[in-house]
Amino acid sequence: MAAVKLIGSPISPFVLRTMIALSLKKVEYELLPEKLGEKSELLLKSNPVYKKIPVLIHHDRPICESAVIVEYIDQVWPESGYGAILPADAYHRALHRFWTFYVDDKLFPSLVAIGKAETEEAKAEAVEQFRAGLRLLEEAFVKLSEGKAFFGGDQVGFLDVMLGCFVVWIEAMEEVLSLELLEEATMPALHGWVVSFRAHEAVKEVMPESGKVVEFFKMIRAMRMKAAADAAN
Ligand SMILES: N[C@@H](CCC(=O)N[C@@H](CS)C(=O)NCC(=O)O)C(=O)O
Repeated sequence: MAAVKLIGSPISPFVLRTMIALSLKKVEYELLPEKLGEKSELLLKSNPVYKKIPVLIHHDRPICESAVIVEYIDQVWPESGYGAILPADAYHRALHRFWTFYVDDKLFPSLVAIGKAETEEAKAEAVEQFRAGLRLLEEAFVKLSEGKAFFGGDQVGFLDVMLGCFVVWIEAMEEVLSLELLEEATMPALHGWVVSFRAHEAVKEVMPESGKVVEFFKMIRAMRMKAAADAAN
């Protein structure tokens, strides 16, 4: 029996966060996949409050919420040869946590809004809101990275993991909807960050294939459109 288990699928950006952290720390684990639209008994028992993935199970004890799980992994496996994912300095830790809160509270919902927009006008508005949200992270990146490759400086840090999990989804939406969300002209630093993040060995190991995310995004869009059409009839 593996001491570490992870309930979830890498296609979920929140699950991907925890997989990147486990990969950075070289922790072996067993992935317990959840099927789309279904919730296993184990998930319901392990995360009875939110009933969401990811859930990390360590020595039969569940830990829920991706940000909490990444911090847990960082603290439980400090001697992995990688070093700390969270910054050593309390102020920088606070900034990484602040921007993580921002990503979950503002940026992610605005990304979802693009996919859900029903008219061209609503889509254009959602796209502009998302780009404005990213521009704030462009500024944050310039300050936090201090000219280095990552939010964490020389190495992938907490905020890199928390934002980086959305990169493949942003790219998939750009492809399917034929638009540029992370504009190179207005966000050159974030553009460079994406290249460094994607090239990192621990990230490459767990990042889902772009084609799979594109297909998944097309599928959920088709399901949403069918549900809307059925409701209108
Ligand atoms: N705040 C949670 C969000 C997790 C989340 O939304 N997970 C989605 C998959 S991407 C889920 O389980 N959705 C199923 C549902 O909402 O019932 C975290 O950071 O772990």
